[in-house]
Amino acid sequence: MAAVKIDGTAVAADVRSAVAAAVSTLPGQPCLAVVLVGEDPASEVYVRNKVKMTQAAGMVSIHHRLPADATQGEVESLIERLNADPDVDGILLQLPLPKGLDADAAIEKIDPDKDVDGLTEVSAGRLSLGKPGLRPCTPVGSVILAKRALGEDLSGKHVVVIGRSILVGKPAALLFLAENCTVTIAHSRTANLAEVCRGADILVPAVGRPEMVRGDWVKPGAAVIDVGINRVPAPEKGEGKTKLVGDAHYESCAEVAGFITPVPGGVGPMTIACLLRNTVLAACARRGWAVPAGL
Ligand SMILES: Nc1nc(=O)c2c([nH]1)NC[C@@H]1CN(c3ccc(C(=O)N[C@@H](CCC(=O)O)C(=O)O)cc3)C=[N+]21
Repeated sequence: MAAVKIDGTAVAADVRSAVAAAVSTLPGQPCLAVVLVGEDPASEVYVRNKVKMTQAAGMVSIHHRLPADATQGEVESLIERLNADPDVDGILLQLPLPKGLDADAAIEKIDPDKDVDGLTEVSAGRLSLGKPGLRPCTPVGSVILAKRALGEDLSGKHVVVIGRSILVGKPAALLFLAENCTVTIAHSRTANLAEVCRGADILVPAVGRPEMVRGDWVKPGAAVIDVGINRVPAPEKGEGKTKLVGDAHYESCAEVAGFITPVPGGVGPMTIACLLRNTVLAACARRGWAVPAGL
């Protein structure tokens, strides 16, 4: 029995059209400010995509660039300017920052009500306390994909998140907990990792180790939501070529799982879709607009 593939590209497109439909009913246009420091080519592509998709959803996108040799003070004063700008609803500081800059300190300058990445201490505290706030995009995308696989009600499901990173593992665990799941956070020191994983109804590898999770770690019928995006050599495609793989070994996991997300085309595309959704949620909360149905 082969697993059903959960098509993250298609689900992300659904989320973006829901965002666009929601935006069209609002009394004004939400605005996302993207800050890119330096000239990392991967970041350039990523930021260009974000700007394009923000505009396609009917929102305003403003793009600020600072040179790679910008100082910490310059980055932080730009963020403060965007905090003070009443027209800006969301601020995204593209990571990583060039060497020498303190990303954590810069993130802390972002007004938590404009923190569409959900990365500030206040956002993390709100999530942890179960208070309203902006949630990190990749974990939200993972929950949405799990619901596409298993249905809206995830209560009582055993979720095993592999990885305890600030960006993904920890917030993903808290979001599944908020869905009334039973959550285990496994990590590099977990004893009997394969056995722990075999207990999962929803397995969420988020460690950045290419193809670490094998089919015999998966409970038959489980949903594998693969958060890892790893670029690895692909000599079969030619010398020097690379390809993207997840943290799960797709073929062997797909033989056992009930549902599985591919890489690429799984959780990755959901991240940007959820960023757009967060921009709308931030705009509604800041401006006192009702959140449109369907978000
Ligand atoms: N402040 C901030 N927030 C972020 O969310 C953030 C960031 N900085 N810096 C960079 C990372 C990376 N990231 C990705 C999002 C989508 C894909 C994605 O859609 N990937 C495609 C594959 C793309 C390809 O082919 O290279 C996929 O998985 O199908 C990948 C990576 C968000 N990041």
